[in-house]
Amino acid sequence: MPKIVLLENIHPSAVEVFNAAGYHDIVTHATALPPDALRAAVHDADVVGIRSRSHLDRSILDEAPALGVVGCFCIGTNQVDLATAMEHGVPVFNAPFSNTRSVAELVLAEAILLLRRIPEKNARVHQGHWDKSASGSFEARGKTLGIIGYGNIGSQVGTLAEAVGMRVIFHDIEAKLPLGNARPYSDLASMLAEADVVTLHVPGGRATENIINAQTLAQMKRGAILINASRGTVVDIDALRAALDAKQIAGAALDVFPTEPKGPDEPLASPLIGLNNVILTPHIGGSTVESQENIGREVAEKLVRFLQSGTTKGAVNFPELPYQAPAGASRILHVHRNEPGALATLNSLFAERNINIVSQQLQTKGPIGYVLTDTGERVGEDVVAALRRHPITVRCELL
Ligand SMILES: NC(=O)c1ccc[n+]([C@@H]2O[C@H](COP(=O)([O-])OP(=O)(O)OC[C@H]3O[C@@H](n4cnc5c(N)ncnc54)[C@H](O)[C@@H]3O)[C@@H](O)[C@H]2O)c1
Ligand SMILES: O=C(O)[C@H](O)COP(=O)(O)O
Repeated sequence: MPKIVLLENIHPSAVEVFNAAGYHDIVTHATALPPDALRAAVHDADVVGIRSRSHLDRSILDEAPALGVVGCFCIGTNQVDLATAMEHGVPVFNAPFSNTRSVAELVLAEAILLLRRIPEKNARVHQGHWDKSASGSFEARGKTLGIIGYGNIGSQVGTLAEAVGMRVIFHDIEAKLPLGNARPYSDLASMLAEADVVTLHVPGGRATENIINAQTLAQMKRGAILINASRGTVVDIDALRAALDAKQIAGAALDVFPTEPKGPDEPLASPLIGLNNVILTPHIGGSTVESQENIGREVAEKLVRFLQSGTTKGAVNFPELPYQAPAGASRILHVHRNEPGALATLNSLFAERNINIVSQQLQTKGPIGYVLTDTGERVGEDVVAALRRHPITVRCELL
């Protein structure tokens, strides 16, 4: 029975899915763990479930010999060293769209609140003022929303924004089907120059670091609004503070930060603290009851499917093999180095032991190949042990 370790308060729907599939050796943690405690928690786990705050880097993955699969119970997977996980034969799954709608609704709400200067007005009323001025307050209708990253969330934000009468333009590094009346801009600067509200929906990582910086902030319309609910690394916060001080940017909403507090009692350190035209939220774009319950179920189902059948459909770092019902007496999962002759080597190992193959699927990706083999006869652990010893083998499991 695999040992399953779930961190970061993953919704109980995940445990329900595991239990229903017969898996009961489950350890849950209500929070993310500091690096040493995380290392210890992951060390003897077969399955690990995390959200965005647990960093599974090389040093942790290298010390987790039993680890067979990782589930990110969120969209982002940049917190996992995906290349190292692949080298170790560990597929990583996520929930690519279970919290998409939650983020999109929050972003549209923030766009409207900032266009109306609600954060400032709210603060003023709390401070004893009753300022009914309409100055600087605008309807969303007829304003232009500029979306950077028109993937699942970006396109959903665009659809919602059109429903309240906004004009939608977007910039993406890939060609995307525009939904509704949205218009693509291949040139980011041209898009920034036209948008009243700019919202970011790109992945994290080096390629998107500081997309919003002093130069791109200067390319935005004077008095525009900036929203970031993607990853903290995509906005240069010092440059944003300077643009807010200079009134180049009229307001901002940030849900993610370059460095986020490690726990609920640690305050956010940011030059944006205290500005009443800036909405700061604690990375809760995807935190709704609906999305967390859906994510718990969706990712746990993917992990159970992998444990029971070896299918890697939807894995973000691994050769993808679709589900196929077992066709023989045993199923062997074999991850090997992607070298010429690897499949022939594997099959000759079966032939030497007089094991008949009734079905086989192979897929490769970068440095590894992944084969699911269904055999006519029941295969013993001795065969798996022999396969594990072979130099082409990265990982081998018997189902
Ligand atoms: N705040 C939250 O709680 C929360 C919740 C969910 C997702 N997210 C984050 O939102 C982001 C987007 O999620 P998604 O599901 O829409 O992802 P997605 O993969 O569907 O879309 C990302 C889009 O960004 C585009 N892109 C990549 N690099 C780009 C660049 N340099 N310039 C322009 N476009 C670029 C891609 O082509 C793709 O279309 C991710 O970083 C995810 O981690 C945050
Ligand atoms: O990648 C995501 O889905 C978001 O960043 C949400 O992450 P969380 O589940 O850790 O809040």
